[in-house]
Amino acid sequence: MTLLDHGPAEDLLNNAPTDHAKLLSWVTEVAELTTPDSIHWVTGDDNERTQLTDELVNAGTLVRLTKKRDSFYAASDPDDVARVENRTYICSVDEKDAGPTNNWMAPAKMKATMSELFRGSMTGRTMYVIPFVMGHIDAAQPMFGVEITDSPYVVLSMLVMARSGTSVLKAITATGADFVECLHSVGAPLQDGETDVAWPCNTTKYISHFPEERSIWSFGSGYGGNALLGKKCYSLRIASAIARDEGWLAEHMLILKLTNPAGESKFIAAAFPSACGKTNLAMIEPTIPGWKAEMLGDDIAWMRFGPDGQLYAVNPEFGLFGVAPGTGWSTNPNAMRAIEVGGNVFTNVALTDDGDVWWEGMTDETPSHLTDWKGNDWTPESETPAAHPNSRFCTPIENAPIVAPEWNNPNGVPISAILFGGRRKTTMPLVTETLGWAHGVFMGATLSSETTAAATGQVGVVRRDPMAMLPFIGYDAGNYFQHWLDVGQRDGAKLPKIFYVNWFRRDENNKFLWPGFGENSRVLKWIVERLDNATDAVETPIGLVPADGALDIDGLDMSEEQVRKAVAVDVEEWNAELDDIANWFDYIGDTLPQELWEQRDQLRNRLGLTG
Ligand SMILES: Nc1nc2c(ncn2[C@@H]2O[C@H](COP(=O)(O)OP(=O)(O)OP(=O)(O)O)[C@@H](O)[C@H]2O)c(=O)[nH]1
Ligand SMILES: O=C([O-])CC(=O)C(=O)O
Ligand SMILES: [Mn+2]
Repeated sequence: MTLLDHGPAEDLLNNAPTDHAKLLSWVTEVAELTTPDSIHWVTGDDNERTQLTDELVNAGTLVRLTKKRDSFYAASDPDDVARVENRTYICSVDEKDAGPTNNWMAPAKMKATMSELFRGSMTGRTMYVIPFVMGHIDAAQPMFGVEITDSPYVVLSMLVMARSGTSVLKAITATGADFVECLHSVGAPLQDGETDVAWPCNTTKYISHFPEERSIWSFGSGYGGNALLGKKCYSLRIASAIARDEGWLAEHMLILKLTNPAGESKFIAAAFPSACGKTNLAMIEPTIPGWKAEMLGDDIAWMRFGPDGQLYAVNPEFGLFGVAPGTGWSTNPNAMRAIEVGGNVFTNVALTDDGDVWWEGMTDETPSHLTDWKGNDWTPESETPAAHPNSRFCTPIENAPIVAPEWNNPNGVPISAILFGGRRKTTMPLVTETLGWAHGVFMGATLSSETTAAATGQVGVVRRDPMAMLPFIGYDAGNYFQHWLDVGQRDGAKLPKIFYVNWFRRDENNKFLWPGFGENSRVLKWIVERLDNATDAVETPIGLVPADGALDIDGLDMSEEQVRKAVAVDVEEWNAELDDIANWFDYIGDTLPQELWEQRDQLRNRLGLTG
């Protein structure tokens, strides 16, 4: 029996809310392969939300919270809690184009393998069709996508994270626009009479990208970046390949607006690896008097050159998908205010007895009883955390009280400074100003960080994470570095200054050398003052760091001596770092731009080292 003989096809052909030929034929083809019971075109309206959430509550996937307006709690399968980097593939036609940092399989082979997985995978389920746009619908070049999924949890989350629904479908239909095909299934068909589980998923997982045809196939996971395909898959992996072809940058960066006491504003973008402080910095509440910070984005920035030669950044997303643990009234009060507004989906946090959520670091006081993310009773004596370390809050960006008025500007905002940073106990100073674009690209290309719970695998191991994009570069890493260098060579470019920061350096007692969070505003102040040469810096072999007294520590319980420790450059540590950088460059191989090897040589000379 083909789909044309039963319900969904009739629905599809008779009631489809579009006559977009490519969309209709793709939806038909997927429905025939995956055999869903019905097809639902996602509208994004209130009735639909009520229906979806009621259904998910009945199925046991969601718990409705009594303490937060229109908000829900979900607990995933304990084996489906983070991005699966070892199951993530860039299926370029030529293996070389995926480069050494990506898993690769030939597109035809991957499609053959995954087609067998998708065959019948939506049996017993509804197939949802979600039209969405990353970035503004009125952008000069709107970046459309359509996600097909059998997960209503994904639908609910996509409606928060991306501009989605009827208005987008109308725009795609009216203009006949092309779109990125995003195919997703949790891979858990329901046979006749079989009851569903709360979090359907499959032990076999594939997150596959086809950069030449600009499509995404994801199977087996319902979680975050594996399943909300507009986010990392489209806006970073596929978009980075588009950006290379078109001369712009698709980056893993927050965007924030900083205004000084004189009322002058600057826009800053910053790339830190997953769970290394983007959301926190994007939502910063400055501790220094007279300074104001506002957020435009917390995870992804698309930067294109404007007619004036400046790089303009937009946040392609519509919501925040933030790490819950460590987010509290003392560390990130703006995030706490945002979730109080409502419309949230929380995943893998803990549940309080009165129908609210809790996680480690939210409050100073720990509740005496909770239900942990695995559904077990939890008390402060319990040996495991109440919330999974990669538990998340998913919240509309407009909930944030500090969202900048420009955040929704289709043309974006001009970026004056780019920050790279990672989580390093040693070696990397609190802040360094790089010596120019090529040196900044070198510092970005050699960015290093200790691994976190945001991806499955070992936590706390130092790895190179270039531009915080290691798991997200959709093509060969050496070519990606060359693209960054080329951006710097563009005629008439007025480039942002590049800085490197590290909030995570520790002293000999393993204590953080810098208080972090709101106090990072002091570092931001030094950075924007450097843009106007309004504060002092001293040269070190690795770049410029704050001169004595230049970093504003007024009111901080910290001595100049401690600041010197936080910004110190230790030649021994850098000697080891240089070896590691050489290994990293060798690993990238032939496509590593010669200019970056030269940057390494120059650094070695400045350090007075040989070899
Ligand atoms: N010590 C210290 N910890 C920080 C600082 N900023 C953030 N963190 C911690 O780092 C963790 C992750 O922070 P986030 O801001 O959520 O990281 P992110 O980069 O947005 O992570 P993804 O959403 O996974 O990309 C949280 O546990 C924070 O508490 C800081 O300035 N100092
Ligand atoms: O993609 C995800 O699952 C969550 C996220 O933002 C990250 O890991 O960087
Ligand atoms: Mn984040």
